[in-house]
Amino acid sequence: MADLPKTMYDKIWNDHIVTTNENGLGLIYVDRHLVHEVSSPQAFDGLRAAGRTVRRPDCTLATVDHNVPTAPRGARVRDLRSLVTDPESYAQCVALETNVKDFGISYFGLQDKRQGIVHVIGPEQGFTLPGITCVCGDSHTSTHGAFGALAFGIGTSEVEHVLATQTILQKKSKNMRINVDGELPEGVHAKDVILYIIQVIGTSGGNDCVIEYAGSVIRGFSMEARMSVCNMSIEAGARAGMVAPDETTYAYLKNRPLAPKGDAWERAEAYWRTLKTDDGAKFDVQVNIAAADIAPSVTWGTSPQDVVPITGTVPDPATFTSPEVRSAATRALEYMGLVSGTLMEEIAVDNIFIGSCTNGRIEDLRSAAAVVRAAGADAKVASTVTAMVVPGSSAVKRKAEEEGLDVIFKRAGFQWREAGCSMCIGMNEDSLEPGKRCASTSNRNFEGRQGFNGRTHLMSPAMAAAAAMYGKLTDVRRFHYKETQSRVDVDTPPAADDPVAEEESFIPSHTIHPPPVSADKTSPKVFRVLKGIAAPLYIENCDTDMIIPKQFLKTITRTGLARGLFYNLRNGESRDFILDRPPFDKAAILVSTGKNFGCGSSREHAAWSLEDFGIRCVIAPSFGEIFRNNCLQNCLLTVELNAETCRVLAVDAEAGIELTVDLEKEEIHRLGKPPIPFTTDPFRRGYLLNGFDNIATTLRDTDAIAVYEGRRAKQRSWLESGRQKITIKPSGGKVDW
Ligand SMILES: CC(C)[C@H](C(=O)O)[C@@H](O)C(=O)O
Ligand code: SF4
Repeated sequence: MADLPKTMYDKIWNDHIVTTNENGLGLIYVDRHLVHEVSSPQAFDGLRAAGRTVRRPDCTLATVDHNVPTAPRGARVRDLRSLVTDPESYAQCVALETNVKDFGISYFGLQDKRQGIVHVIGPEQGFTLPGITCVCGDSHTSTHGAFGALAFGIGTSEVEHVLATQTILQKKSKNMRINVDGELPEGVHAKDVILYIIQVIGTSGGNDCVIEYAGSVIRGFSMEARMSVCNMSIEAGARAGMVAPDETTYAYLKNRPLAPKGDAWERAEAYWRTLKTDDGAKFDVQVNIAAADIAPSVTWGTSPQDVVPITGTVPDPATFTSPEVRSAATRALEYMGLVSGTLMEEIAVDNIFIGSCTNGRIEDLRSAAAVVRAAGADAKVASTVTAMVVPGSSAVKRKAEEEGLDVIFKRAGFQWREAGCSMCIGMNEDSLEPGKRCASTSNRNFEGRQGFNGRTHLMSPAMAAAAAMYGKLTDVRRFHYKETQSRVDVDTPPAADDPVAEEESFIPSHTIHPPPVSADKTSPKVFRVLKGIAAPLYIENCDTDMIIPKQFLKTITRTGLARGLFYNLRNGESRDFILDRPPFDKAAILVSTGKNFGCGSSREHAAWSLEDFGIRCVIAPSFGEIFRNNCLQNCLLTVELNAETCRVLAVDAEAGIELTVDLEKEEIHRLGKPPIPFTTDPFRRGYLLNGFDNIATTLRDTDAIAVYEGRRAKQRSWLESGRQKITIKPSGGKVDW
């Protein structure tokens, strides 16, 4: 039978299948694995405990980004201790330095001129390529899909699985295409496009889908703009986002340090040109967006879908149809300290943050600088704001300084910082003070995201620069600015010397080996029948920052995280959070009436904190996909029921009625009431009922993995870097920022 037309996602998926298990899940080979300090300590520790090694160090690249301070570093840094003063951040950074040394992983550390946010350095160095599968213990791995790659975030247990086997077990997602066509109006940038898309389809609109972005607008975008769009696919609930590779992609990648060279490039490009979706290929979902409908936008609430044009006003919750959305909007306005009907341009801001893996690249800084320049050579940021520009990588910082962008920012009163995640997550010294309002180019505006009780408005770099000059949310069209389109020739990467040649780095002043994994991690747990108190939760889109905020992610173990569970809600003014009230302080089950439970980041800490509290089952209308996988990895059962049934169960729970969740019969029992049936996909059900070490199970397929690697080495040899890892030289060498 003639081959059916395929989507780009179908093609990359098919090219990476090692085996398919009895439940139809694919064991997918991982071409590129990016690692950072937050989601990896426990994974490496798990390898150590099991006496395992990293299967493909040459396909693995680590950097440090979440914990690093971004204050100007000026004089040389002798060692981590002199730079990272927070003890937990220091321990996490040292754990990574120890792990890359022990397991032979290439590493862009703080002394390396290529250090930066993991999703900025991968593309910048040519580590990210079209046609690859790319994973990282980070939800914004979707960024790399901009190159026509299948790139997605995973949890720490899956990081361990990939390190040990170079594969990951995946259920194939549906195909979704979003076409954006027409001419973008003045002042509209890639960030406005993705915010508009999220507003249209909602934060769960992409659930169970991989999105291909297409249409004339996407085709006309630079690689940086495509990365901004793909980056926030996770905020639309999608598994991944992709843009078909084209001349723009090839021009961006050519001569990047880790990109293939010479005839390897020729062969690679020939393959890449076959990836685009076939005419007639079937998409399960199609969305058509008219560019003319998009305006320079900002968010007003605490979800990335809460978007309005800058010319709009703060919405009235009463105008929303669904009761859940009405209550979420009311909660959001209260948190944000906003009044319905207020003009967005009347809202004063305290902080400006330009940076993050969404908008911290050279093109983003050029865009912001163009607005600042248009304000006039003597113009200064408003006296009421603190404004910071944080390059996404050290290479971006150097490129911006070569172009004099730092001079424009500093002259106007912006702080010019070093590379890191910075105030996007506030897991370092750059966090937003309680009650302060920030115009931010990052990707999440969840409650407490940038700092406890901080208030975040998402927007493009140009809009953030405009807000800086006026001291309030501002329509960037008030500035007549001309952006210099990012030209590939000026955006060349750092010196094209072999990036994995012996690189100055430094050995931590002392090596911290995380405490050995507690024994129970090695003996897999099972889930069969659970009887216990259920706690009701009435929160829409309960995100992972709400489940466990950033300060608890600094741990290098998996235990003791109940103290961080719903921390902000349990330490706010109200202090009567459901889990602090008997009998719910002994809850074993959580019943959420809100959909998309666990949306947001890939922090497995969310599952660890629930488990540490004693919760072994969460019932909700729907779940964030990475969160659902993280629960499975920790033997927590997630049960999806329709919203009405969840509401009924919440009322029962409110009355303190115990529930019995029987996975064997797939029924929920309540005293004196008919059982409620549920379904769990057969793989998850088997996994939970029998409990098995998924790495040990996969390692039974080692032969199949080796056969796949042999085929891959022949068919896509450009992916075989063939390099062993760098040898990290003792510290004390020349430091080149
Ligand atoms: C720390 C990491 C697990 C997390 C993520 O997965 O996204 C972080 O990058 C974030 O943005 O919240
Ligand atoms: S979203 Fe923020 S915290 Fe997460 S990787 Fe990107 S810059 Fe870092």
